[in-house]
Amino acid sequence: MCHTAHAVFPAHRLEVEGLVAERGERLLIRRLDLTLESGSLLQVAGRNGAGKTSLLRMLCGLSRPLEGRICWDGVPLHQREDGPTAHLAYLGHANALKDELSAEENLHIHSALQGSRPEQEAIRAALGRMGLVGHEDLPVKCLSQGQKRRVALARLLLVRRPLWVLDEPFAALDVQIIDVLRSALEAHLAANGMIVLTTHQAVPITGRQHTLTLGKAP
Ligand SMILES: Nc1ncnc2c1ncn2[C@@H]1O[C@H](COP(=O)(O)OP(=O)(O)OP(=O)(O)O)[C@@H](O)[C@H]1O
Repeated sequence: MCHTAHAVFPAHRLEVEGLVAERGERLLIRRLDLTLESGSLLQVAGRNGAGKTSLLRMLCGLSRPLEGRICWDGVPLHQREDGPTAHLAYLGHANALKDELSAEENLHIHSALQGSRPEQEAIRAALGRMGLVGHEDLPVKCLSQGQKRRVALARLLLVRRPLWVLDEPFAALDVQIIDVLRSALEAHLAANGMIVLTTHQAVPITGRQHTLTLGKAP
Protein backbone atom coordinates (compact mmCIF):
# COMPACT_ATOMS: atom_id res chain seq x y z
CA MET A 1 0.00 0.00 0.00
CA CYS A 2 1.11 3.54 -0.64
CA HIS A 3 -0.83 4.84 2.35
CA THR A 4 1.08 4.92 5.58
CA ALA A 5 -0.48 3.18 8.55
CA HIS A 6 -0.86 6.41 10.53
CA ALA A 7 -2.62 8.34 7.73
CA VAL A 8 -6.16 7.88 8.96
CA PHE A 9 -9.22 9.46 7.35
CA PRO A 10 -11.47 11.68 9.47
CA ALA A 11 -14.97 10.35 10.22
CA HIS A 12 -17.42 10.52 7.31
CA ARG A 13 -20.95 9.35 6.68
CA LEU A 14 -22.69 8.03 3.56
CA GLU A 15 -26.48 8.11 3.72
CA VAL A 16 -29.13 6.87 1.34
CA GLU A 17 -32.62 8.15 2.11
CA GLY A 18 -35.82 6.85 0.53
CA LEU A 19 -34.11 5.83 -2.69
CA VAL A 20 -36.34 4.59 -5.49
CA ALA A 21 -34.75 3.56 -8.78
CA GLU A 22 -36.00 2.30 -12.10
CA ARG A 23 -34.24 1.27 -15.31
CA GLY A 24 -36.10 1.01 -18.60
CA GLU A 25 -39.49 1.43 -16.86
CA ARG A 26 -38.74 -1.45 -14.47
CA LEU A 27 -38.75 -0.68 -10.77
CA LEU A 28 -35.37 -1.85 -9.52
CA ILE A 29 -35.23 -0.48 -5.99
CA ARG A 30 -38.51 0.10 -4.18
CA ARG A 31 -37.27 2.11 -1.23
CA LEU A 32 -33.80 1.99 0.24
CA ASP A 33 -32.51 3.64 3.39
CA LEU A 34 -29.01 3.01 4.65
CA THR A 35 -26.17 4.63 6.51
CA LEU A 36 -22.54 3.67 6.23
CA GLU A 37 -19.93 4.89 8.69
CA SER A 38 -16.18 5.22 8.31
CA GLY A 39 -14.24 1.99 8.73
CA SER A 40 -17.12 -0.08 7.29
CA LEU A 41 -17.62 -2.18 4.19
CA LEU A 42 -20.98 -2.66 2.48
CA GLN A 43 -21.30 -5.67 0.22
CA VAL A 44 -24.11 -5.25 -2.29
CA ALA A 45 -25.36 -8.70 -3.25
CA GLY A 46 -28.15 -10.01 -5.46
CA ARG A 47 -28.81 -12.02 -8.61
CA ASN A 48 -27.83 -10.85 -12.10
CA GLY A 49 -29.89 -7.81 -13.06
CA ALA A 50 -30.98 -7.05 -9.48
CA GLY A 51 -29.64 -3.50 -9.70
CA LYS A 52 -26.22 -3.66 -8.03
CA THR A 53 -24.34 -1.74 -10.70
CA SER A 54 -27.22 0.72 -11.02
CA LEU A 55 -27.03 1.42 -7.27
CA LEU A 56 -23.25 1.87 -7.36
CA ARG A 57 -23.56 4.35 -10.24
CA MET A 58 -26.07 6.35 -8.20
CA LEU A 59 -23.77 6.30 -5.14
CA CYS A 60 -21.11 7.83 -7.40
CA GLY A 61 -23.43 10.52 -8.73
CA LEU A 62 -23.17 9.06 -12.26
CA SER A 63 -26.93 8.62 -12.44
CA ARG A 64 -29.78 9.90 -10.32
CA PRO A 65 -32.47 8.03 -8.41
CA LEU A 66 -36.11 8.49 -9.34
CA GLU A 67 -36.82 9.53 -5.76
CA GLY A 68 -34.82 10.00 -2.59
CA ARG A 69 -31.32 11.29 -2.05
CA ILE A 70 -27.74 10.26 -1.40
CA CYS A 71 -25.73 12.38 1.00
CA TRP A 72 -22.06 12.52 1.90
CA ASP A 73 -21.53 14.07 5.33
CA GLY A 74 -25.12 15.28 5.32
CA VAL A 75 -24.97 17.08 1.94
CA PRO A 76 -26.72 15.67 -1.18
CA LEU A 77 -24.11 14.61 -3.76
CA HIS A 78 -25.15 17.10 -6.41
CA GLN A 79 -25.12 19.99 -3.95
CA ARG A 80 -21.59 19.39 -2.72
CA GLU A 81 -19.27 22.34 -3.27
CA ASP A 82 -16.38 20.06 -4.25
CA GLY A 83 -18.57 18.15 -6.72
CA PRO A 84 -20.39 14.80 -6.42
CA THR A 85 -17.29 12.59 -6.74
CA ALA A 86 -14.42 14.40 -4.97
CA HIS A 87 -14.61 12.04 -1.99
CA LEU A 88 -14.62 8.75 -3.87
CA ALA A 89 -12.71 6.38 -6.11
CA TYR A 90 -14.86 4.34 -8.50
CA LEU A 91 -13.91 1.11 -10.20
CA GLY A 92 -16.62 0.11 -12.65
CA HIS A 93 -17.16 -3.07 -14.66
CA ALA A 94 -15.08 -1.49 -17.41
CA ASN A 95 -11.49 -0.66 -16.57
CA ALA A 96 -11.54 2.81 -18.17
CA LEU A 97 -8.00 2.51 -19.49
CA LYS A 98 -6.58 4.02 -22.69
CA ASP A 99 -5.51 1.02 -24.77
CA GLU A 100 -2.73 2.78 -26.67
CA LEU A 101 -1.04 4.07 -23.51
CA SER A 102 1.12 2.11 -21.12
CA ALA A 103 0.05 1.11 -17.62
CA GLU A 104 2.29 3.80 -16.19
CA GLU A 105 0.93 6.50 -18.53
CA ASN A 106 -2.62 5.49 -17.71
CA LEU A 107 -1.96 5.88 -14.00
CA HIS A 108 -0.29 9.27 -14.51
CA ILE A 109 -3.28 10.56 -16.47
CA HIS A 110 -5.87 9.10 -14.14
CA SER A 111 -4.14 10.57 -11.08
CA ALA A 112 -3.86 13.98 -12.77
CA LEU A 113 -7.59 13.92 -13.59
CA GLN A 114 -8.23 13.26 -9.91
CA GLY A 115 -6.06 16.23 -8.92
CA SER A 116 -3.15 14.14 -7.69
CA ARG A 117 0.43 14.03 -9.01
CA PRO A 118 2.17 10.92 -7.71
CA GLU A 119 5.90 10.47 -8.34
CA GLN A 120 6.91 7.92 -10.95
CA GLU A 121 8.33 5.85 -8.08
CA ALA A 122 4.90 5.69 -6.40
CA ILE A 123 3.26 4.66 -9.67
CA ARG A 124 5.82 1.91 -10.21
CA ALA A 125 5.34 0.77 -6.61
CA ALA A 126 1.56 0.55 -7.08
CA LEU A 127 2.01 -1.47 -10.29
CA GLY A 128 4.57 -3.64 -8.50
CA ARG A 129 2.12 -4.24 -5.67
CA MET A 130 -0.34 -5.49 -8.29
CA GLY A 131 2.26 -7.89 -9.68
CA LEU A 132 2.94 -5.91 -12.86
CA VAL A 133 6.70 -5.50 -12.66
CA GLY A 134 8.05 -5.64 -16.20
CA HIS A 135 4.66 -4.63 -17.68
CA GLU A 136 4.76 -0.94 -16.82
CA ASP A 137 5.72 0.30 -20.29
CA LEU A 138 3.64 -1.96 -22.53
CA PRO A 139 0.55 -0.52 -24.22
CA VAL A 140 -2.39 -1.67 -22.15
CA LYS A 141 -3.91 -3.36 -25.22
CA CYS A 142 -1.07 -5.94 -24.96
CA LEU A 143 -2.04 -6.95 -21.42
CA SER A 144 -4.33 -9.84 -20.48
CA GLN A 145 -7.80 -9.20 -19.03
CA GLY A 146 -6.58 -9.89 -15.51
CA GLN A 147 -3.54 -7.66 -15.97
CA LYS A 148 -5.75 -4.80 -17.20
CA ARG A 149 -7.91 -5.22 -14.12
CA ARG A 150 -4.78 -5.01 -11.98
CA VAL A 151 -3.81 -1.70 -13.61
CA ALA A 152 -7.28 -0.35 -12.87
CA LEU A 153 -6.99 -1.52 -9.25
CA ALA A 154 -3.56 0.11 -8.88
CA ARG A 155 -5.37 3.46 -9.20
CA LEU A 156 -6.91 2.89 -5.77
CA LEU A 157 -3.46 2.84 -4.24
CA LEU A 158 -2.49 6.19 -5.75
CA VAL A 159 -5.44 8.48 -5.18
CA ARG A 160 -6.33 9.01 -1.56
CA ARG A 161 -10.11 9.00 -1.26
CA PRO A 162 -12.13 7.99 1.82
CA LEU A 163 -14.85 6.12 -0.13
CA TRP A 164 -14.08 3.27 -2.55
CA VAL A 165 -16.96 2.13 -4.75
CA LEU A 166 -15.97 -1.09 -6.50
CA ASP A 167 -17.99 -3.09 -9.01
CA GLU A 168 -16.87 -6.72 -9.05
CA PRO A 169 -13.30 -5.91 -7.98
CA PHE A 170 -12.35 -9.59 -7.69
CA ALA A 171 -13.48 -10.56 -11.20
CA ALA A 172 -10.74 -11.92 -13.50
CA LEU A 173 -8.08 -11.88 -10.75
CA ASP A 174 -5.89 -14.84 -9.89
CA VAL A 175 -5.46 -16.09 -6.33
CA GLN A 176 -2.28 -14.12 -5.66
CA ILE A 177 -3.83 -10.77 -6.58
CA ILE A 178 -7.07 -11.55 -4.77
CA ASP A 179 -4.89 -11.70 -1.64
CA VAL A 180 -3.22 -8.38 -2.48
CA LEU A 181 -6.57 -6.74 -3.09
CA ARG A 182 -7.99 -8.18 0.10
CA SER A 183 -5.16 -6.71 2.15
CA ALA A 184 -5.56 -3.36 0.37
CA LEU A 185 -9.26 -3.37 1.30
CA GLU A 186 -8.44 -4.26 4.90
CA ALA A 187 -5.82 -1.50 5.08
CA HIS A 188 -8.35 1.00 3.73
CA LEU A 189 -10.87 0.02 6.41
CA ALA A 190 -8.18 0.13 9.10
CA ALA A 191 -7.37 3.69 7.94
CA ASN A 192 -11.02 4.60 8.61
CA GLY A 193 -11.92 4.45 4.92
CA MET A 194 -15.28 3.20 3.62
CA ILE A 195 -15.95 0.61 0.91
CA VAL A 196 -19.04 -0.29 -1.09
CA LEU A 197 -18.55 -3.26 -3.38
CA THR A 198 -20.41 -5.85 -5.40
CA THR A 199 -19.20 -9.39 -5.64
CA HIS A 200 -20.76 -12.73 -6.47
CA GLN A 201 -18.29 -14.59 -4.28
CA ALA A 202 -17.82 -14.41 -0.53
CA VAL A 203 -14.54 -12.70 0.26
CA PRO A 204 -13.28 -13.03 3.81
CA ILE A 205 -12.18 -9.54 4.80
CA THR A 206 -11.41 -8.60 8.36
CA GLY A 207 -13.27 -5.48 9.43
CA ARG A 208 -16.77 -4.10 9.99
CA GLN A 209 -19.06 -5.43 7.24
CA HIS A 210 -22.70 -5.23 6.20
CA THR A 211 -24.55 -6.94 3.37
CA LEU A 212 -27.37 -5.48 1.33
CA THR A 213 -29.18 -7.98 -0.89
CA LEU A 214 -31.10 -6.41 -3.76
CA GLY A 215 -33.98 -8.03 -5.63
CA LYS A 216 -35.36 -10.03 -2.72
CA ALA A 217 -39.08 -10.77 -2.86
CA PRO A 218 -40.98 -8.09 -0.87
N1 LIG B 1 -29.24 1.86 -19.65
C1 LIG B 1 -30.19 0.98 -19.33
N2 LIG B 1 -31.42 1.04 -19.90
C2 LIG B 1 -32.39 0.16 -19.57
N3 LIG B 1 -32.23 -0.82 -18.67
C3 LIG B 1 -31.04 -0.92 -18.09
C4 LIG B 1 -29.95 -0.04 -18.38
N4 LIG B 1 -28.89 -0.39 -17.62
C5 LIG B 1 -29.29 -1.44 -16.89
N5 LIG B 1 -30.57 -1.76 -17.18
C6 LIG B 1 -31.35 -2.86 -16.57
O1 LIG B 1 -31.40 -2.65 -15.18
C7 LIG B 1 -31.34 -3.90 -14.50
C8 LIG B 1 -30.24 -3.86 -13.46
O2 LIG B 1 -28.97 -3.82 -14.09
P1 LIG B 1 -27.65 -3.81 -13.23
O3 LIG B 1 -26.51 -3.75 -14.20
O4 LIG B 1 -27.74 -2.73 -12.22
O5 LIG B 1 -27.70 -5.23 -12.50
P2 LIG B 1 -26.64 -6.00 -11.63
O6 LIG B 1 -27.31 -6.38 -10.35
O7 LIG B 1 -25.40 -5.19 -11.49
O8 LIG B 1 -26.36 -7.30 -12.50
P3 LIG B 1 -25.06 -8.23 -12.73
O9 LIG B 1 -24.91 -9.08 -11.49
O10 LIG B 1 -25.48 -9.05 -13.91
O11 LIG B 1 -23.88 -7.34 -13.00
C9 LIG B 1 -31.16 -4.97 -15.58
O12 LIG B 1 -32.42 -5.57 -15.83
C10 LIG B 1 -30.68 -4.20 -16.78
O13 LIG B 1 -31.10 -4.80 -17.97
